Amino acid sequence: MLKGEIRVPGDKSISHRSIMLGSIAEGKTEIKNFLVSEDTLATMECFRKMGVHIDTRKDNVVVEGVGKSGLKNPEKILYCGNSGTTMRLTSGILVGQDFPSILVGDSSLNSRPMKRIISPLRQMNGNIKGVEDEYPPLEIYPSEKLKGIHYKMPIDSAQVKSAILLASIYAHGQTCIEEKGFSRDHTERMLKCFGADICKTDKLTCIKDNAKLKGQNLFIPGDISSAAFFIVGALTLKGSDILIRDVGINESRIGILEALKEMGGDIEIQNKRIVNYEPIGDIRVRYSKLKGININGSRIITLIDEIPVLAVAAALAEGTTTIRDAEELKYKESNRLNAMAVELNKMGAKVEELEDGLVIEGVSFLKPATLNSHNDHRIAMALNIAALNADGKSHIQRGECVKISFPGFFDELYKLLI
Ligand SMILES: O=C(O)C1=C[C@@H](OP(=O)(O)O)[C@@H](O)[C@H](O)C1
Ligand SMILES: C=C(OP(=O)(O)O)C(=O)O
Repeated sequence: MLKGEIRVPGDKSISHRSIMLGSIAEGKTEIKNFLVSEDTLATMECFRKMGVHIDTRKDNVVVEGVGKSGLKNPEKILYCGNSGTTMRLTSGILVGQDFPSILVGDSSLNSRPMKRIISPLRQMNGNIKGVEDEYPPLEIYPSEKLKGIHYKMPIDSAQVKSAILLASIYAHGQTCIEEKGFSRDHTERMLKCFGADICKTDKLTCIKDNAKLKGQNLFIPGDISSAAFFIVGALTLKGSDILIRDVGINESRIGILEALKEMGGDIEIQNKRIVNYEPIGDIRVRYSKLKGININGSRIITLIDEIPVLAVAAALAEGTTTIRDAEELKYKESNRLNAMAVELNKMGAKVEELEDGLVIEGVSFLKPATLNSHNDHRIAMALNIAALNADGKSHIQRGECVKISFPGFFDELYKLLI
């Protein structure tokens, strides 16, 4: 069972954005509880290569902002590692620069789709190319002045929305983005915090051109996507009772809590407050008997990264859980629909893979197995929670990839395990 109190490291999405906005703001940005992980360090290195001085002491980071025209030609290729957020969001900033740049990723990132940012950035006059107009490396060249656009998002994606918002800082004229769903809005909140004139009404976000950004003191809330592994662990392991302190509970991210509550999960949010326009709270979770539910439509984007661990909860729930409209999971660090179906079935679960989701029939127990993380951090952590629920020792191959988003995952898990 899991018992006790922990904190999870800072939110990955917000940590990336704090380096990006801190770099192009005027003056110093001091960041507390920054997520030190491979993905966020990739963002930090990219901005260091563009001449930004960034000082780190554990999870305290100080960024000496160079102002929006102060970035320098990196001369070398910008390496984004495994991080889609680094590549897509940084491209939004790079299309506004007067120097050329090339962004490349690891083998996983180099096979992820980029047309989704190339198209809108080109509409803004950005000079950006990819292999077959789709894959990295991305080449970005100086262009004539960027222009603001009104963009109707064809898919729900915070990375695409954020790339456009960051480019808008360099554009002439207002930019408006119309979304179908409610993708995470950390870029909007942080832009507001740094002084941009940005407003949101329901599904429409508009930002005035020529945003002037001023360095800030930031506290990064704990990452709800990291907390989700312990939440599902506590719900499924008999006798568990845990408290996770200082977690980000932004409305666009709490789909996982709502889904697990609907499944019968005993989850309580305490001590709610707002820091830097971001809501934070403590999450209390107790072991619960779960039942299957249907999840689809606009709910998917609010729990997009939590679907692997949600599949673990569903595999142990009573009845059937059907997840649809989640095709985007095929284009993450691995094909997450396929990875979870294949790996959970090795443990005796009953998971059917669909084109856009999973059908999971709950079983009363999972059996130990040799499992593969598919070199995907979310799959590795989800399978660890599944393995704790099995009677016997499982082996998870390539489990070290947790360092992409949560290097201390095993330490925190052992703190809670009794
Ligand atoms: O904007 C972000 O920080 C993120 C947005 C999501 O991706 P999409 O925009 O592709 O949905 C999410 O899966 C990713 O982990 C982080
Ligand atoms: C999809 C993820 O990140 P990214 O797109 O930044 O690689 C993730 O962390 O689950």
